[in-house]
Amino acid sequence: MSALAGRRFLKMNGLGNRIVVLDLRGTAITVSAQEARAIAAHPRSPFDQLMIIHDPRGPGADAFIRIMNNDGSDAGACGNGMRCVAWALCVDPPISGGIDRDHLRLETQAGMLEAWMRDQTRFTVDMGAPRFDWQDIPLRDPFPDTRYIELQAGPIDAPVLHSPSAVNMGNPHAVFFVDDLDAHDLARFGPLLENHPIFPDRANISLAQVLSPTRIRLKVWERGAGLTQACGSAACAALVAAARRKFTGREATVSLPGGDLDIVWRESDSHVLLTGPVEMEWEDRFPAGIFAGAA
Ligand SMILES: N[C@@H](CCC[C@H](N)C(=O)O)C(=O)O
Repeated sequence: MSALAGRRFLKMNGLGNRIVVLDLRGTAITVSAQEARAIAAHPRSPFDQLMIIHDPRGPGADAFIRIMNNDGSDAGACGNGMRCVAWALCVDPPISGGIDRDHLRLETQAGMLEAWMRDQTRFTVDMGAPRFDWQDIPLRDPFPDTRYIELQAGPIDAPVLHSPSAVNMGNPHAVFFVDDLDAHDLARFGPLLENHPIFPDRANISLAQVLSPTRIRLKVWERGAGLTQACGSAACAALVAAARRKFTGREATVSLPGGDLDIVWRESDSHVLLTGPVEMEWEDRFPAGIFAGAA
């Protein structure tokens, strides 16, 4: 039987980005890709990302957070999920242990992130500094200026959809700037671009429409999860890419189908700060039956 059977989890969302939070501190349990897919497929625990709280690995951290997509793959960053984890560690009594705090240091596969509670429904996450070198995104080919990359993808390589910016925000992103977000079928070409050979680690694919120097509309095809209502790291990548192309300044509201995120690309240390809501939906325990056949 899976060690996850009977374990408590929280079903939450960050702007409609479906998040399951699982606390595995004090255990040696490792969630397999098959178990993650089984959890995601069950109607009691549907998620875009599974955020797993583990014991910290280094000094000064409150916890190590493993991020899994619903296809079972791991990710280095998840802005919406980190706000949900921060809520759980600050507000949910079984997870917070009744400790009163409003600031956290959270390790991830991509490095240490900090998170702050604004009020009990709104959190800020310091997503760290974006990276732009083609090797860091990573890209297959050497592009000297990743504000503009070229990729060929057959019929989708239309004149209106070309030269995306590439950004690593702890995870790989390609941002296409378009005049009309609704004129493009992201569900059709998202999977092709996510798996394009130019992205050796695959990529999150965004369409961005700049409405003003302080407002961007965004739709995201997420690596490992498909079309979602919102993607926090993509909102950060879009603001950074827009600012690099001089479409916006270093602060903007990014409007996604699930709602708005406030993004600031701080001048002093180049860190990107993301602020937005969290919503607790329900708590439950994993039924043993869902793991039948999953190792
Ligand atoms: N929804 C997330 C991003 C989750 C990870 C992403 N799909 C990846 O594989 O890089 C967010 O809010 O940032």
